[in-house]
This record gives sequence, C-alpha cells and structure tokens, in this order.
Amino acid sequence: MHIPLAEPPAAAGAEHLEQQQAAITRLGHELRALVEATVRTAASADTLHRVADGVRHVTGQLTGRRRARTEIPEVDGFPGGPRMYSPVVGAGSPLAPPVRITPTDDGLIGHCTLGIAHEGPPGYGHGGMSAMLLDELMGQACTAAGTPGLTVSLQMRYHQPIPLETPLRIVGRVTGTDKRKIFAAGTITTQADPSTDLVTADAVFITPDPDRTRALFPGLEEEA
Ligand SMILES: CCCCCCCCCCCCCC(=O)SCCNC(=O)CCNC(=O)[C@H](O)C(C)(C)COP(=O)(O)OP(=O)(O)OC[C@H]1O[C@@H](n2cnc3c(N)ncnc32)[C@H](O)[C@@H]1OP(=O)(O)O
Repeated sequence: MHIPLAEPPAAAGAEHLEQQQAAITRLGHELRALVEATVRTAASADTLHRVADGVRHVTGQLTGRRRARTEIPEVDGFPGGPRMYSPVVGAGSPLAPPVRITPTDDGLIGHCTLGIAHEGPPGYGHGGMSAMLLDELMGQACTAAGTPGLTVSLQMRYHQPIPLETPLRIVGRVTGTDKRKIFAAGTITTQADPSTDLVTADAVFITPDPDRTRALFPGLEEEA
C-alpha cells in the first residue's frame, strides 16, 4: 500500500469546496473571538447566563448530517492536505491559534500568536500547547518529507516561558530515518528573536505498516 500525500481539494466541486472552506474559516474566526472574549470578560453572572442561552441557541442551528469519527472531511486532504478542524492549524477550529505553516529548504516554519485562552502560568503559554505546536510541526515535517508517521515519543525541554500575545515562530524538521522510524526536532522562539530558543523538542514518528494504516484510517483512499 502506497500512502498518497493529499492534494488540496480539487476537481469535482472545487468551487463548492472553496466556498465551504471560506465559510468554515469565517465561523472559526468568530468562534475564536468568542472564546477569547469568554476567557477575558468580567461580565456579570446575569450577562453570562444570557450569553450562554444565546450560544445554546446558536449551537442548535448546526444541524444536519454529522461526520462520523473516522471520516475525513470533504474539505480536507489527509495526509498532507488542509486540515480545517485541526486543533493546531485548523482555520475552522476555535481551539487552534491557528498556526500558518510554510515550507523551507530544511523543513517547515509555523507562525502563530497564542491568546489568553492558551494560558498556563499567568501571562504565558501552557506547556501542553507548546508540546502540541511542536508535535504538529514535526509531524507535518515528516509528511512533507514523504514519510508520514504517528508520534511514538516526544521529548520536550522548556527553557523559558512562552509569552502570550506575541508572534511566535515554530520550526519542525526531520533529522533522520531508520526503516519506518522518523526522527525529528523542533524549536519555538519569538518571531522577534529567532535565535533564542524558548522550547525545544525531539520526537520519534513511525509510519504504520499497511495493515495498521488501513485499520487506523479507513477513510484514507488507497492508491492502486
Ligand atoms: C498515514 C500514516 C500516518 C499519517 C499521520 C499524519 C499526521 C499528521 C499530523 C501530525 C499530528 C501530530 C502527530 C500526532 O498527534 S500522532 C497521535 C499520537 N500518536 C499516536 O497515537 C501513536 C500511537 N501508537 C501507535 O499507534 C503505534 O505505536 C504505531 C502504529 C505508531 C506503531 O506501531 P507498530 O506496531 O507499527 O510499530 P512497532 O511496534 O512494530 O515498532 C516499529 C519500530 O519502532 C520502534 N519504536 C516503537 N516505539 C518507539 C518509541 N517510543 N521510540 C523509539 N522507537 C520506537 C520499535 O522498536 C520498532 O523498531 P524496530 O524494531 O523496527 O527497529
């Protein structure tokens, strides 16, 4: 079984998919603004109750078909394509900063800014967020290198706290391979000072064998 890296959504209904992605992106943006307002507000209990009623009403409007757990959304490509609902890069996810990723000669660079919703120590990023950012960047670097894999080991080193509301730079790159094992490294710095490492990580990824891949990802199309 060859695992084809996904192309961006194309062909049948490309215009429809673009419109869908634009709408998903817009809703994700508004939801992130709601999350940020929610974790910053000092509104009264009455106001919070009123807003909760309004949000419940809005949630009730997202009716219709719901995708199954293992289904890959039509707006996505996997592995290697867009992930609209990823908690790291998904423009449609209120959990995602979201990270914007660009390729480099050596791997991938991600840019994002964490908000108060991602707080660990007051004013600084949650250590779990740093792990998630680096896991994603290193994982995507594996895919970009043509060797997609799942994380089996992630070693984090926290050198300095990550400031919130400050543009960040996240680097992920593959450092070696050994059969199905892929070794990767990653770094988080601020964009303003890319030579001072705030968090660094090393990880091992494994490309599952074909049977395991089919079992884990039944929605993945097989290439003849
Ligand atoms: C389509 C493919 C995936 C695409 C994903 C794209 C995601 C992109 C987004 C990224 C999102 C972010 C990413 C995420 O969030 S990924 C989500 C978090 N990760 C997981 O859920 C993975 C859970 N683990 C598994 O499912 C299995 O372990 C898999 C299927 C991965 C391998 O089970 P399998 O049964 O196939 O493997 P094996 O046991 O034969 O071992 C094979 C080799 O590996 C060696 N080994 C094992 N463990 C370790 C270790 N800890 N350090 C060093 N080496 C280790 C082992 O000794 C052996 O070596 P050797 O004896 O051959 O020398």
